[in-house]
Amino acid sequence: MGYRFNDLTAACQDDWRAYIEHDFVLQLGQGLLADDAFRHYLKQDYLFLIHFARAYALAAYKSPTLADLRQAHEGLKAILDVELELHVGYCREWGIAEEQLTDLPEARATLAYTRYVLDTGNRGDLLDLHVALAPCVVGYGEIADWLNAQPSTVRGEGNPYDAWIAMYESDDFQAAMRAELEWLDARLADVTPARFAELCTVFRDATRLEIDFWQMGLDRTD
Ligand SMILES: Cc1ncc(C[n+]2csc(CCO)c2C)c(N)n1
Repeated sequence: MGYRFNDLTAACQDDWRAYIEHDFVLQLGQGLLADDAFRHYLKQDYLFLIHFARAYALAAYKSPTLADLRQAHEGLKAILDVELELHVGYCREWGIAEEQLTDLPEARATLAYTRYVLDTGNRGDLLDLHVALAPCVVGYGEIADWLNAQPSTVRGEGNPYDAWIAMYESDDFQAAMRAELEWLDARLADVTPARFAELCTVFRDATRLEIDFWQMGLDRTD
């Protein structure tokens, strides 16, 4: 007992590293990622964010306390008012119009990941749902840190993906990540070994689905 978030990543180190250090991420850091791979990723990520917003709405429904309810409400508002607005603007800069986004067919990797998160939240409790969301919320912050630690990463005007890295290293984003880590550490402190094993399965599954999401971008699969 007395688990922490780091115990989840430690329990699936290979999958976690494969996600953080994926070729999509490495090439993005080097500025060498094919731009149509990035566009494919950006378009599918629009759909991902919509379902992610639904997952926060589910978190509100699953909230046992007023504090949890407020936190879920803040998360939902942040996605609708900030993340999605930023994302649509970012897509526009990459030549993707908003109409193209609304008519988009959903790729299998997007379907699998987002519906897995929603199903986990439906079947389980608020902790299951947060653990299913954690590879997304915590992982992208760790990816920004990992990229900055790689000698091959190019920052500034020499890298067309610099703004993407900047978004996930920003103070606002890193603060949201720390808040999520604190919430998870507080909840994981009280779980039994059997419950921790269940949560590891959820965390590993969601991490593997993040890997598939990067791969979908690289392969432009639908
Ligand atoms: C496939 C995929 N996984 C993670 C993120 C990152 N992300 C999405 S919403 C959010 C913050 C929630 O408050 C973060 C970090 C993404 N964009 N796409």
